[in-house]
Amino acid sequence: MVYQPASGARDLLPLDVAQKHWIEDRLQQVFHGWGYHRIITSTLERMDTLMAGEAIQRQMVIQLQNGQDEELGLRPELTASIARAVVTRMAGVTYPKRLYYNANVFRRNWENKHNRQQEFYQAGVELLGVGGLLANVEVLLLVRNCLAALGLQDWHLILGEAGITTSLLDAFPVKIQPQVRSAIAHLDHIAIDNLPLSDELRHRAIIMMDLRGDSADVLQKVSSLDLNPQQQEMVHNLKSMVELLQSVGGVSLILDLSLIETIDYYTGIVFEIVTNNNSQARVLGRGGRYDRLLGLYHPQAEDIPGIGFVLNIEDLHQVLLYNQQLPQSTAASDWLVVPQTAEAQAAAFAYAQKLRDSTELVRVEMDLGGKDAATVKQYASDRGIAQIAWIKADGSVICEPLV
Ligand SMILES: N[C@@H](Cc1c[nH]c[nH+]1)C(=O)O
Repeated sequence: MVYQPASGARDLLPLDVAQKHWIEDRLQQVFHGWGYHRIITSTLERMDTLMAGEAIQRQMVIQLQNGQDEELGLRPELTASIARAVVTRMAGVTYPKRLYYNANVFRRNWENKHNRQQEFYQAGVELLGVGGLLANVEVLLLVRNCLAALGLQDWHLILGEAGITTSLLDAFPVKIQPQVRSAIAHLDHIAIDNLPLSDELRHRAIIMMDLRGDSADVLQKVSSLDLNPQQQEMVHNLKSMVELLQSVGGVSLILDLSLIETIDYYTGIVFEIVTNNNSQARVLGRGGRYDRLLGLYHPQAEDIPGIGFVLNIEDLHQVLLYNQQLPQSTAASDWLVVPQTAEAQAAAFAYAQKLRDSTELVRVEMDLGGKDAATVKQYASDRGIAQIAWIKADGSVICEPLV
């Protein structure tokens, strides 16, 4: 028998956990500061919930057998579960609803890369029940605050608009739309050259790949395409949002109307939070607007708008490790309580408890016997313990500070 974690699974040891908490606590304070409340949904969901129509590919989900005929899976993300919970479990909610989460997700390693991670931690928010400019800007400013709370400066936002991108793709023949979409998403010029397209459509595809960069330039380029009134309105709304965001400041923006996310429930803005860590671009999180997702779960199929984002805790962890910001050790105990004889044991437990009952957190360890006084002291100083309380047989206490 080999006692190893399953392939792609990971154990977090106490120092990893302390560092993860450092990140999560800071994010949680920001979420609270903006009036968001935590929601916890089930790790296990029915497959049809997880797949959110066709938005999430089946191959992304780790599926489970449960004896009954229900198809179940481990959540690969939380937005779909939250959409389900809100419309089915929170009857009569008043909107806007501001929710956050901090949870593990699982993604199947379908490319079969050896030992590729399959369990991840995410912290994120969903702002439900409001569409429009202010909600979008709130969520993007919340991203900015989260990164500031973690002390991260070197990051930028790649901002797309799924509504505009999808609508521009509508000009292409339905049969080859998926290939055009994928070629644009991967900036694959060769694929575009090889698709059966008219010169005009080929030109359009090439312009679409080029809709990335400084926001004013991109907005100008997209406006030069032959847009219908609805597209013009979407471009106008995007421009207003970019302007508001820029006048508030603090978010460095790259507009990218070729940005297409793998998860396909987005209907409005989409974005990725990217950092240049060690000259390597790393996506720290992503999100966007999904105005037709809640309707999938709603008993009367009522559409309720939503927008949110997620931050990948592992990626934040890696970047912060590099910046030397995280705690470098687990917390040492404040006290070691040592019964000096068998008769002193009850008094030692009582004294340790008295120390712990303080209003502030006091970390108190019991010495569990079997060591002489010199070894006890060595142990305490090796672990950075501040004080030893020696308990005598008559219950009296001698305190010895070590530092
Ligand atoms: N759930 C998405 C991120 C997101 C949150 N809200 C909107 N989008 C993901 O895991 O990629």
